[in-house]
Amino acid sequence: MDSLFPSDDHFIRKLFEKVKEVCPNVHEKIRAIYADLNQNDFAISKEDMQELLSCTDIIFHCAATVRFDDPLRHAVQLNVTATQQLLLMASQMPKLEAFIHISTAFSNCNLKHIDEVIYPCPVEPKQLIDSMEWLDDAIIDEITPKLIGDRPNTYTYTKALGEMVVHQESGNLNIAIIRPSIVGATWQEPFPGWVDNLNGPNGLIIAAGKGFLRSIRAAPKAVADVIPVDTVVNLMLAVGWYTAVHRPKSTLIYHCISGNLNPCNWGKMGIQLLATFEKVPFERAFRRPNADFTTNAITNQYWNAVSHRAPAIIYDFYLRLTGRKPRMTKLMNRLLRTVSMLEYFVNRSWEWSTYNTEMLMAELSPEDQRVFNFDVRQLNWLEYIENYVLGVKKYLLKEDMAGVPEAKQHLRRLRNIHYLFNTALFLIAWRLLIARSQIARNVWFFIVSFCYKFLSYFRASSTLKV
Ligand SMILES: CCCCCCCCCCCCCCCC(=O)SCCNC(=O)CCNC(=O)[C@H](O)C(C)(C)COP(=O)(O)OP(=O)(O)OC[C@H]1O[C@@H](n2cnc3c(N)ncnc32)[C@H](O)[C@@H]1OP(=O)(O)O
Ligand SMILES: NC(=O)C1=CN([C@@H]2O[C@H](COP(=O)(O)OP(=O)(O)OC[C@H]3O[C@@H](n4cnc5c(N)ncnc54)[C@H](OP(=O)(O)O)[C@@H]3O)[C@@H](O)[C@H]2O)C=CC1
Repeated sequence: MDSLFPSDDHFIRKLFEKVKEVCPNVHEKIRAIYADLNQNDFAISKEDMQELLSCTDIIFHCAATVRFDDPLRHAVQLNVTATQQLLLMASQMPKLEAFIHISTAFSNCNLKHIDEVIYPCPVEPKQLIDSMEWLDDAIIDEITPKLIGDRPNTYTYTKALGEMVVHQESGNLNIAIIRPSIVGATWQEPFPGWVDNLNGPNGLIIAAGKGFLRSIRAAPKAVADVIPVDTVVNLMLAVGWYTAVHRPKSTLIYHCISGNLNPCNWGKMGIQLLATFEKVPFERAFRRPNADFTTNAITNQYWNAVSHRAPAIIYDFYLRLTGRKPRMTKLMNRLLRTVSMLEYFVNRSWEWSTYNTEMLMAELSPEDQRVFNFDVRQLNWLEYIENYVLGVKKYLLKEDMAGVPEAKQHLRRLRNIHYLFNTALFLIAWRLLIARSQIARNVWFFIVSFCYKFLSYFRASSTLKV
């Protein structure tokens, strides 16, 4: 129980301050129990299971693997088989009022327009679950690309199968599915900018702010469908209420997205990120932050070589020279691998319909609309992105605002090194060119004599005036 509100972490304490203010005995209302989705009956103890079965009145099923590169067997186990088992458990809960399943807006990312419906899967989830029992890992790895088809990874594929399982095995349960898009830092609750993992944009914001990631293959005009995590939580609570109280006849699906109500694109996001990095830089940046977007694969390869790999190699060379262990090339390769996995999502736009989400908003009283606010039309992106960066700095990097002047000074030093390096590089290249090419020599002679004549004329005319 205490582990839910640990007192040793200052930031976690701050996160729960508001709820403790409103409800001082909140810790008495929450009990954490151990569960592992990889195990039979989730390895829940007998006593806990009994209590769960007899007392549960609402389930929010969020647990999942969100890794894009998970082997299919593991992703199926966590996102499909475990969902099936949880539904079975839920069917034995006499008091259960609602089962809220958290999926992702990208479960059907192979489509451009996505409605609030469950789309058929190319494979029957039950057949896939069965085949995982007897297929060995090597064969599963081999058939994975064929199975996932035009989806980019095992995550989106297994989340789609998870939805199908929910649809097929809902029985008499009162079910709803929520599909959030890219979950970002908090917008308002309990305070702006809270963030606690490296998923989605978070890791890339660190990489960009620290100057490791300076360009990305992304369409600047593509919609950056980021949705604040508190909006998702508010919608979950409202859906829980509506599903339990109104008991809709069919399973309702709610898209929790920002794009069709208040769109922001990656270009605008990049500009605002850079503006905030300028104001509140991250400490000890590797290079000055930059955010170039290109949609061209060859240009991207070029920038990866020039802007990412070359500086890493040079830095490693410097580390070697100073007797330290080189590490930047390895780090850069991992970062570029991560970026390549996220690229699919920053080069496309999707349209999600939001009839059910809008219907639910209209069903809430004005007071509930305020308390459980999930209306992203009120979101000011510039303010949100600024708070997001501040949150990443504070809660993920654990950097203090007192370090900002030093961080700015460091960026100025990096800028001077950058200018010095580029000038030296230009002079060396030019010197080599002059040594090898008559045309270059003629151009050089022309420039030098032109400058000389210009200076002589300038000096002569200023002497005349005196
Ligand atoms: C110019 C800039 C503009 C900004 C522009 C933003 C665009 C942003 C688009 C997002 C679009 C998502 C859209 C999906 C929306 C869903 O539906 S939700 C699901 C979200 N899921 C995720 O985001 C999970 C993605 N992550 C992964 O799958 C795995 O972490 C990876 C990427 C395969 C890396 O795996 P790995 O190499 O085995 O290791 P892992 O332990 O996970 O992490 C390795 C290193 O990468 C770092 N790392 C992990 N994740 C990230 C990350 N996202 N970024 C950077 N570093 C990361 C770790 O810190 C670690 O560093 P080291 O400690 O080694 O130094
Ligand atoms: N992040 C995003 O952008 C989006 C996320 N989603 C969905 O939201 C949900 C939460 O994702 P998010 O918070 O981002 O990801 P996290 O990885 O932070 O959360 C996943 C949760 O699943 C639990 N979990 C993972 N493996 C097991 C296991 N074997 N047994 C028991 N519990 C397990 C984790 O528990 P523990 O903390 O103990 O490891 C954690 O609470 C997921 O269903 C995801 O698909 C949907 C759209 C976008």
